[in-house]
Amino acid sequence: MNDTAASHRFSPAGPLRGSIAVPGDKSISHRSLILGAMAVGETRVSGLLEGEDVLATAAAMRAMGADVHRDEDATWHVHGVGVGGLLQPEAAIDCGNSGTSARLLMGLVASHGIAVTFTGDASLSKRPMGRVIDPLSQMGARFTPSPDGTMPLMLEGAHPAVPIAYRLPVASAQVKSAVLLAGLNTPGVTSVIEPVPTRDHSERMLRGFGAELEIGEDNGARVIRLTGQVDLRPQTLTVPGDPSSAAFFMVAATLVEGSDLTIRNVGMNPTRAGLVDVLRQMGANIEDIDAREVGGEPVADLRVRHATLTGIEVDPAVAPSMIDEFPVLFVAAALAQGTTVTRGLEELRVKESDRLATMAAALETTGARVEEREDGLTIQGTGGEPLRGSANARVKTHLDHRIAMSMAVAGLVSRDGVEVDDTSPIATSFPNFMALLDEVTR
Ligand SMILES: O=C(O)C1=C[C@@H](OP(=O)(O)O)[C@@H](O)[C@H](O)C1
Ligand SMILES: C=C(OP(=O)(O)O)C(=O)O
Repeated sequence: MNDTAASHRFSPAGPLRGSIAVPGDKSISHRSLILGAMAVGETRVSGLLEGEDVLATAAAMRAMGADVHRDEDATWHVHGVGVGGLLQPEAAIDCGNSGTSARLLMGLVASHGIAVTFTGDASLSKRPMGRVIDPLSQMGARFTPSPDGTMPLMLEGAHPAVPIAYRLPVASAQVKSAVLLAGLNTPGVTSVIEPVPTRDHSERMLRGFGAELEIGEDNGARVIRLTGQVDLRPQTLTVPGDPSSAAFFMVAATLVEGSDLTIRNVGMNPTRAGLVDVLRQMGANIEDIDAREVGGEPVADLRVRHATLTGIEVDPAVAPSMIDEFPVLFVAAALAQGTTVTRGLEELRVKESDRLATMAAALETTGARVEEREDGLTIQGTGGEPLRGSANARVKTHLDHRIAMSMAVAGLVSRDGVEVDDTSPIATSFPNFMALLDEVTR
């Protein structure tokens, strides 16, 4: 561990009580800035997630010509350049830790006549970019990646780009969105065929901004067709709370005895809400209150009370709808009665860290019984007994915010606490996580 890393011991703590709101949805925040930058006129965004990942996207949009600023009321204002209007940035675009920034922005640049170098931190520089390089090269963009098809890479956009019909080889909303964003400035119809549905924020928001987008079905696959070179209209947006951030509090309140916590304004888009279903199947007590729609997305307040969980076999089909929630689900499984089996999770190996290997190692430091397989983990739960690891073991987070927050939750339900080597990545997606955790356990 380096000396600047912020290590922290998460100690066992009392019930979680009260009512909280989590920050804005990360996926929707990135897209608000990107689509705002593609519209001519002023887009206003309230509830934007002010985490490092989204701020990297904001800086990128500024570097390519949009005016992006925040006012004192935390409303963000984006004055866009219009479809086709991106300017040549003067320096490399640094995406930090954010896969979403990197892949979506590559899509956007791919159909503009500019050349952009994309860089990122040590974690992002290991993640596969071939998945966007393939379709965007078919559209005419030229890539010079690092030797393993990774970042840093240079991208020369194609102008005009060539429309394609692309069948997604991996269930990835980032790849789908990269192709659709490239399609915005491509003449004709760009299609994405999605055999396994993934989060649909790009489709919902593109429509909201006035893009010509049709969604159909072909042999059980979703087909999204976007007509390019149509002007986008600026919008006034409200970003709902991030279900992926609410997840840590849902699991913590479920596991800690005596908890009764309300999490307000949580995005409940069915392509994101898989964790709520899986926790309910395990016996969790999660009540939706006041289900409503905010900014074209379903939202609810969730009241979560302590419950005893039972291990289950998690249906691999739900994976895309809770892809970022598996690390914290593994913590829930470690406290459940009996065995939880997860499968079909190969994608977790190419996130900010290899989340199967990192979580297996992290949970083992807490004494949990975990078997790592190629496509998932099998976990024998304690039946509610606190985790009892070696008191001075330290969890390695490998620059992965979700590992740090999941193991913070594990600390609450451990005998001696859990020492996390580096909490600084939490700021990428949930800057006030530690403050909220203190507030609800006080
Ligand atoms: O499109 C998005 O906003 C995201 C898609 C998912 O990635 P993949 O597309 O790689 O599955 C998810 O893990 C990431 O946190 C955000
Ligand atoms: C995988 C994630 O994000 P990204 O791909 O944007 O780095 C995440 O937030 O869990």
